[in-house]
Amino acid sequence: MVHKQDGPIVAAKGLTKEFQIFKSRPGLMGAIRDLFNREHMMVNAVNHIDLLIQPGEIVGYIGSNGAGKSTTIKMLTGILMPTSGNLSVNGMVPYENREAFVRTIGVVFGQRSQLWWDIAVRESFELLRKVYRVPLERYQPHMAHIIETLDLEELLDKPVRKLSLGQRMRCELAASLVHNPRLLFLDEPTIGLDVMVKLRIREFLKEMNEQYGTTIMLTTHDIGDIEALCSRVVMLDKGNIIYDGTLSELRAKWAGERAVRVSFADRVKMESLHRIFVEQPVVIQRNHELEYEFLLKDPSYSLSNLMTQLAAQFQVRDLAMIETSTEEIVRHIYEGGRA
Ligand SMILES: Nc1ncnc2c1ncn2[C@@H]1O[C@H](COP(=O)(O)OP(=O)(O)OP(=O)(O)O)[C@@H](O)[C@H]1O
Repeated sequence: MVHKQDGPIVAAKGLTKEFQIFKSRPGLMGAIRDLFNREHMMVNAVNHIDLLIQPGEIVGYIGSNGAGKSTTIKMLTGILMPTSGNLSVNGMVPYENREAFVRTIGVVFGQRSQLWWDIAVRESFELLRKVYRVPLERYQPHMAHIIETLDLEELLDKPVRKLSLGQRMRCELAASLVHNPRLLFLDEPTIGLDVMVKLRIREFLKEMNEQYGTTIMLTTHDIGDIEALCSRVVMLDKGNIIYDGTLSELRAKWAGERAVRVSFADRVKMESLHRIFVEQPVVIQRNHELEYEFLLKDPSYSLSNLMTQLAAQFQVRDLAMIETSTEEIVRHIYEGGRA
């Protein structure tokens, strides 16, 4: 069954979550004073974010530790109530109409399990079928397909506690799809898994998306997940969205800064290079006295400008453009808090 919905799957406007954090005063006296009157401060874990997700999108929700990703997902899944802002998910307010709402979403939180530890995987699926009130005639072909694609047949009669992490994650994914939800939230779905299981899970998610039109929002620290799956990346920093667009646009923006590695025939001092480039948009880094890296920060300053200036004073032996990996780009952005 292909999911159909007009209008956005997720519509958040000015979505905000504030937490009150209690401060501890130092020393014994401080602890005693805290008993009677604790000082507190407010933290904006998610700060007025606007987010529209359309049916069928696969969105990577990324950001460094503490950026506010889990808090957003908790609001979108109805676990947390926003402090302010408007929120509609699958046409409902997530924290209001819980029972009807959870039937339209699937959730996989890396650390938390929705399977019953001591019973066989098959029984867990069956229990979930009952919880979600999925008719048998719809459940059977749907689950058979999922079991085959995720290669779960051999695991079905084992209790969950006997499964390896990779096996359990595959079962968690299957469990989140028992009711074939139109929206799937995944929090770090491939963390700690070996390469083969990662690839299988990515393939599976793509297939669900293509076959049923399942909309997927995933948080991940694994850029491989984003490269393989996400048509769109939303990046969060200190509760604010700092980038919303495609991964290739992000790469292109960053590629505006080009880096080149230059080897010289003779020793070159950093001061001499600084003197040449004192007025140019070039950042210089020394690898050793025969090799330097130059980061060209302004597109109007070309590589041939750089070479002309260098060759006028030094004998250049070799030069190579430095490729920037997506991972490096994202790390830079995390560190700098900008995109
Ligand atoms: N229940 C809470 N009470 C107080 N502060 C909280 C609570 N939950 C989260 N925070 C704070 O809100 C901010 C955002 O946390 P959140 O867990 O959403 O980040 P995250 O992006 O999911 O991080 P990670 O990648 O580490 O999971 C952090 O500063 C965190 O300390």
